[in-house]
Amino acid sequence: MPELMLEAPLRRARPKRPVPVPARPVVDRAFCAAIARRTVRSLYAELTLYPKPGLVSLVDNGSHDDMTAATFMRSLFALRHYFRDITRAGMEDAPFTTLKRLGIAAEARMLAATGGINTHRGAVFCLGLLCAAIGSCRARGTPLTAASVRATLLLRWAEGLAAHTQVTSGDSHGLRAAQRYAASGAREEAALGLPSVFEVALPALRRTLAAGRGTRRARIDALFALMGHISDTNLYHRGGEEGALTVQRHARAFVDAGGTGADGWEARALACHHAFVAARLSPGGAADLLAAACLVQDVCPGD
Ligand SMILES: CC(C)(COP(=O)(O)OP(=O)(O)OC[C@H]1O[C@@H](n2cnc3c(N)ncnc32)[C@H](O[C@H]2O[C@H](COP(=O)(O)OP(=O)(O)OP(=O)(O)O)[C@@H](O)[C@H]2O)[C@@H]1O)[C@@H](O)C(=O)NCCC(=O)NCCS
Ligand SMILES: Nc1ncnc2[nH]cnc12
Repeated sequence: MPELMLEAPLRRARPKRPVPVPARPVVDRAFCAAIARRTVRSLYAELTLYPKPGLVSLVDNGSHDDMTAATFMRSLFALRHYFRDITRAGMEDAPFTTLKRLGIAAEARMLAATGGINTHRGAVFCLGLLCAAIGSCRARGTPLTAASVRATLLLRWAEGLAAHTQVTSGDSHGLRAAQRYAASGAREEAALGLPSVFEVALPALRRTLAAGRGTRRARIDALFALMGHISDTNLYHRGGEEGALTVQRHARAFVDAGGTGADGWEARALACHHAFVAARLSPGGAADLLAAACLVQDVCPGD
């Protein structure tokens, strides 16, 4: 795919007389489409990464018996317009209620495409928010850096995101994990401006890239850093507190041993995969946040 000039200035016809300031920011459709492509590409990068403990990849279905890589591909295809539309909503300075409405409609399309299987609910939420923040930066002429994307997310939608953490009605796995184990999950992660993406996964990704170990190992290191750090409600749902602690212990041991910089890393990652599959554990929240970090790295590679 040819690289898009993300920083290319907007082209405007030279006005013959003073033009009134537009009431709404100018929407750059090509930019929205490019961000949507990059978002889908980040999710595809997560899907194809291997070994990825307990998770679905092109090699096997990990801890899942109800979904395969093909289920994820159908989901990705169904979500491509959503990422374009939510980038555009961010450019148009839309309120949180609009982002939420787009997210709920996208979830419905995902479920229709997968026959009711939740492949990307966390991704619809987290990567959707990132797309909106990227769109908002672009509309305001703010340079696209990881820091500016995070700051925009917090400045623009903090109130709505905070209110979203107060929702207690409903019967999602995440809400049940929050009530039973005080697990924080996707809502709190977003309300804090995705700290696991910007402070954990992205630095891990960049450290491995800077050490010259390449993209695949960088993504593996970022995934293990996330698994060792986050409160993943999918793990609480499947394995209770013991399951969540097991994943953290394995992930931290991998990181402490030097991650992909240490000899034998691949065998250790594979052993971890087999242990999670045996226990039916699947760190789906970490997988979504890895894709989010890949998106930020792709859109803001230089800061
Ligand atoms: C805010 C919502 C995302 C709802 O969140 P809630 O916490 O109420 O619950 P869930 O329905 O459980 O969905 C949360 C998904 O978020 C992922 N996740 C988990 N922990 C974290 C974390 N710490 N940080 C970030 N993200 C996290 C996780 O997604 C992955 O796991 C999925 C599989 O989950 P699940 O269905 O529970 O499990 P299975 O093992 O498949 O179950 P069974 O086989 O037993 O049936 C996988 O798909 C990954 O995506 C959680 O699933 C949200 O729903 C919401 O408000 N949506 C509407 C608004 C919106 O999207 N707006 C967009 C912009 S504002
Ligand atoms: N590759 C994957 N396997 C299982 N659950 C996931 N959620 C997001 N990506 C996933």
